[in-house]
Amino acid sequence: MNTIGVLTSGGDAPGMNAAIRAVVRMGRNLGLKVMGIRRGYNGLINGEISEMDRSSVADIIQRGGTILHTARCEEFKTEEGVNKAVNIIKVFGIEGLVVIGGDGSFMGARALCEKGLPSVGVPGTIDNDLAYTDYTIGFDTAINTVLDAINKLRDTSTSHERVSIVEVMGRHCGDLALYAGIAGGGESIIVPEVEFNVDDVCKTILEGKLRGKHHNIIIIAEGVGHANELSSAIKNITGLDTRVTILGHIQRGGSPTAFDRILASRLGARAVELLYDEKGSRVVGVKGNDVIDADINEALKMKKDIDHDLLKLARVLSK
Ligand SMILES: Nc1ncnc2c1ncn2[C@@H]1O[C@H](COP(=O)(O)OP(=O)(O)OP(=O)(O)O)[C@@H](O)[C@H]1O
Ligand SMILES: O=P(O)(O)OC[C@H]1O[C@](O)(CO)[C@@H](O)[C@@H]1O
Repeated sequence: MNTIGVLTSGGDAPGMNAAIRAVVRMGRNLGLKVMGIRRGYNGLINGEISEMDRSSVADIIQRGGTILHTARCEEFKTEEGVNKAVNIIKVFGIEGLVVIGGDGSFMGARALCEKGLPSVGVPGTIDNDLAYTDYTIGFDTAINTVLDAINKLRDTSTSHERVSIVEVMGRHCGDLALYAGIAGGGESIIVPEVEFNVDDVCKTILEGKLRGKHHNIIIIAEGVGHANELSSAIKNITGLDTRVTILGHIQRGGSPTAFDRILASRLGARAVELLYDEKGSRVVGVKGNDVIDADINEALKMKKDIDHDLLKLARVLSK
């Protein structure tokens, strides 16, 4: 293998730049030519591709977002779109591809593997919704962003003795809500994986009030939806004043934490090593403190569940 490509796809995540840097520098270290593809799979279809050298990734390890830009590309979900990309890949002499993104992006990588292009997926998404890896790049930074917001909301919740409902990202996966909830001492954590009952939430609030609590933080994942309806219901049932904060895309930005930078550096480098060793159709991840790789099909088949023990612990500790 002489030439590899790298792209970022799906939602951006802090640490994607550190991963690109690792891909480029490990690639160069192994004597490979590294091509940067801009705007995700759109760039593969449109030929937005140019060579990256060591200095093109200087001064980016600390930056959020992705210097290659990212996109959600509907055309690439079609056979025609993938075929167009395959033709462009040939024009640029790309023999292997590193895809940094979430599960959708990995499906795109799998489509390219099926067309004969060895591709390796690097998990980059704040959702932490990939079952085969303990953590995805960007998740840790996003937790810390949510935590900063919770700390501030707790101040004003206490002053006004209000219930503060905080909606965090996570379409199908409650990890961000759970981890930020544990770290922020949230009173209730509501995730898409587990059904919730408004009466239980209100009971927790009222019991806390009886024990002399002045604040109440409820963290809800966006996948559950209806944060405003929940707020109204809590107000009606408990008689307490409520406020909703939807954190939104703030969670996707910011300088990556040390954890995310190190994870991105390790996973980006391993992805290149796999391609160099002629191992395509793989994804890289972390289990415990070990970098692992897995078959892309197997990884995509695995179903992610919430950590029920952690959820139970959160309930015990918030009482
Ligand atoms: N089944 C598929 N076949 C080919 N390409 C796909 C497929 N699913 C998704 N993609 C490509 O991957 C892109 C990113 O997917 P998606 O929008 O689901 O984000 P993601 O990678 O899951 O990231 P995030 O979790 O941050 O949203 C899509 O816009 C599309 O270009
Ligand atoms: O960039 P968009 O399309 O607004 O994506 C939002 C979605 O992306 C994610 O942040 C994942 O990156 C989800 O949690 C969220 O629902």
